[in-house]
Amino acid sequence: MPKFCANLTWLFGELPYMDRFRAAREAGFEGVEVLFPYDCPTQDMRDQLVLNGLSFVLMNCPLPNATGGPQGFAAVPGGEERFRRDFDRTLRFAQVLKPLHIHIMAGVAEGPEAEATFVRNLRWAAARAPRQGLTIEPINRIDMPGYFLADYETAARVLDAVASPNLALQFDAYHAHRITGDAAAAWGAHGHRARHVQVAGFPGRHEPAGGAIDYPAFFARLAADGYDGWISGEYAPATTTVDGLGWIR
Ligand SMILES: O=C(O)C(=O)[C@H](O)CO
Ligand SMILES: [Mg+2]
Repeated sequence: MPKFCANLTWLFGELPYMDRFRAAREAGFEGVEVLFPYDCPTQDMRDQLVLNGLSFVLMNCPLPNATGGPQGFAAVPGGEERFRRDFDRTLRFAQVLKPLHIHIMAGVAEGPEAEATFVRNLRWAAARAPRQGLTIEPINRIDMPGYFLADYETAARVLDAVASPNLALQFDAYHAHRITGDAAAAWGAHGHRARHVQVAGFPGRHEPAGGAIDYPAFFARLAADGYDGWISGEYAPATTTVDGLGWIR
C-alpha cells in the first residue's frame, strides 16, 4: 500500500495553515510536508503533528526570508557561507519539527564551478547532520528559470560525488515529465536513487490523474520496484482539495 502524504503548502489552501493538519488527517493522510515552515510558531506546528498523529515528511532549506527567494544557493559559487548559516538555521527548526527529509535547494547558477560548489556544500551538509535525511530535486527551468539542478544526469553525478548515505534523490514526477518528456522512463533510469517522490498532473500541475502521466501505472511501477518511501501530492487542486482526492483511491 503506497504511503501518500499531503503537501500542506499546496493542499488544503482553503484553510488557515494550522487547520490544514487536521484536515489532512481527516482526509486519510498519515504524513504531511511543508515547503517553508518557517514563519509559524514551530512548537504549535509540532503540536498539530502530534495531535493528529502525522509524520512530518519533508521541509525545504533554505528559509525564504533569509535568502530573498525560495530557490536556495547551495550551488551558487561564493554563497558557501550563506549556505552554511542557513542550513544551520534549518537544522534548528528541524530539531523541533523532526522532518524525515530536508530538501536542499540548489539555487540559480550554471556550469562546472556551480556543480563543484553544490558537491562541496552537500558534502558539508551531509557530514554536519549525518542522521538527517537530505534530498536534492531536479526542477524544470520553465517553472524555475535558471535553476541549477534541472536534469537527472547532473543529479546522479552530484549524488555519486557526494556519496553520502543520508543524501538521496527527490523524484518529482511532474518535473521529470517536463524535463525528460517521460516521467516513467526517468523513474526507470533514476528511481533507484530516490527516497522521496512527489506527484502532480501534467501539464497543469493539478491532481495526479488524467493527464499525460499514467499515474496508476506509475504507482504500480513504484510498488514493483520496491519503493517504500512517501509519495507526496504536491499540486494545485483544480477545485477544492477534498473534492480532488479521488486519485488516491
Ligand atoms: O517545486 C517543487 O517541485 C519543489 O518540490 C520545491 O521544493 C519547490 O519549493
Ligand atoms: Mg517537487
